[in-house]
Amino acid sequence: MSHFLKVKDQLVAEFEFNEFNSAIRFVNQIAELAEREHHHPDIDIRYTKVTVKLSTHDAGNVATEKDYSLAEKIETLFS
Ligand SMILES: C[C@H](O)[C@H](O)[C@H]1CNC2=NC(N)=NC(=O)C2=N1
Repeated sequence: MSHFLKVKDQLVAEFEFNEFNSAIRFVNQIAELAEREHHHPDIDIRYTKVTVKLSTHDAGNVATEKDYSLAEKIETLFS
């Protein structure tokens, strides 16, 4: 079960944590993944809530196969 939903042209997910440090660790893992994949999400951190938005800028900010693939991998980092 994925947290990601298609909102307009983007894949958007909210991840909730028990504490700020866990949210930051998760974001750092996403950052490493993004560098490996050469694909970079928009990330918003609000205390224990992390919002991840995926779209392909080079394709005009729409969700492409790269975004669906990254969404799956981000999901495995959370579980
Ligand atoms: C050259 C480089 O791979 C591209 O500019 C990448 C980098 N990361 C990227 N990330 C996202 N989300 N969309 C892109 O189009 C994109 N382009």
